[in-house]
Amino acid sequence: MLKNSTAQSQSRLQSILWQGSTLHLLDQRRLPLVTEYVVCDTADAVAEAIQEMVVRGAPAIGVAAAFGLVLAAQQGENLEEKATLLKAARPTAVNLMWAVDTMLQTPVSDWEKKAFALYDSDVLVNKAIGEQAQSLIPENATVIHHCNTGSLATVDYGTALGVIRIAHERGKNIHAILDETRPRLQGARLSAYECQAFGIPHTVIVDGAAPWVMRTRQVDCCIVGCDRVAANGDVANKIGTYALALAAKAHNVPFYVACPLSTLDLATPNGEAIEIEERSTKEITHIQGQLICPENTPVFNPAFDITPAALISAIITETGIITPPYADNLKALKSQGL
Ligand SMILES: CSC[C@H]1O[C@H](OP(=O)(O)O)[C@H](O)[C@@H]1O
Repeated sequence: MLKNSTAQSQSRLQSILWQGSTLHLLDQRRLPLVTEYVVCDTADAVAEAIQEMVVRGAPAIGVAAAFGLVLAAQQGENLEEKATLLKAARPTAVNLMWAVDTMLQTPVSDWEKKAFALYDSDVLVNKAIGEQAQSLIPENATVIHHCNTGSLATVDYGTALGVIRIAHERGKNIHAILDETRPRLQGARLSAYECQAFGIPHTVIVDGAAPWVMRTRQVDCCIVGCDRVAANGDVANKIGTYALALAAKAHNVPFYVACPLSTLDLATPNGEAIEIEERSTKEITHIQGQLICPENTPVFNPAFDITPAALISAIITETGIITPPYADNLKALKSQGL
């Protein structure tokens, strides 16, 4: 189902490549040391690639799933069944469900065009998020970032890392402090890879160092991505985000969340109602296949956590900056049809 390919994209950071009857996904499990694409030729293969984190990042998995449905339609498969399979690949990022539902609301004959529309709009949305955020990023800013939210987590540009990239492109002399983000190390492996590619000054730290950095150095803000925003402003994001937000609060450092409107899930009342994905114990007990714990060590591996709205200074979307009280302001957004 999943075949490897060394197909080169126009940009070495292109996470998703549609080839008409196959979907090529940059294997993010192997970056930065190996650049290799996994070729998916069925919806099942795309679902497997999402679950295995070949492709990851809320917007990226949504777009990948959309093309997975195109494969299902091309092959005359049961579309409802494959939509359910794709949605179930990972439970926390609402963009996955949103993208699949958007496809299901589109005539099947237009599915390939719709998948491309989602692909293209993601880039425009991310650039708009980056623009909206610039008023919050000062010159010579030092910013702490968690996980990976850049071109690899989206179709291109990214959300929180896109804000940092645009600040850099604007000559703001921004410095990104990148949480390595155990256990999958998206920060150390992927965000560092992106910052090097774009020439963004950066420093990788272990997750536990972020509070000490805020205590001992000038940190202008923290900016993170997001997998789901509940109606009251609670945010699901990569595990470790809650701890970072607590430390930011303790040190009076602004804590920003960057996400597209498609990540706002007003049908979910609060963070407690968001399903938190739990992943395999091997992600913690092994590093690159090497056992690092005693055999049979008990492990708890939530892939996300919930940051309460009270710890969030602002939520930056492509249409503007949302500030507290989030419940009222998110409801107002919805009433505007956004
Ligand atoms: C731009 S959303 C990226 C979002 O997704 C990451 O999770 P994962 O690497 O498990 O897909 C993380 O929560 C990021 O903030």
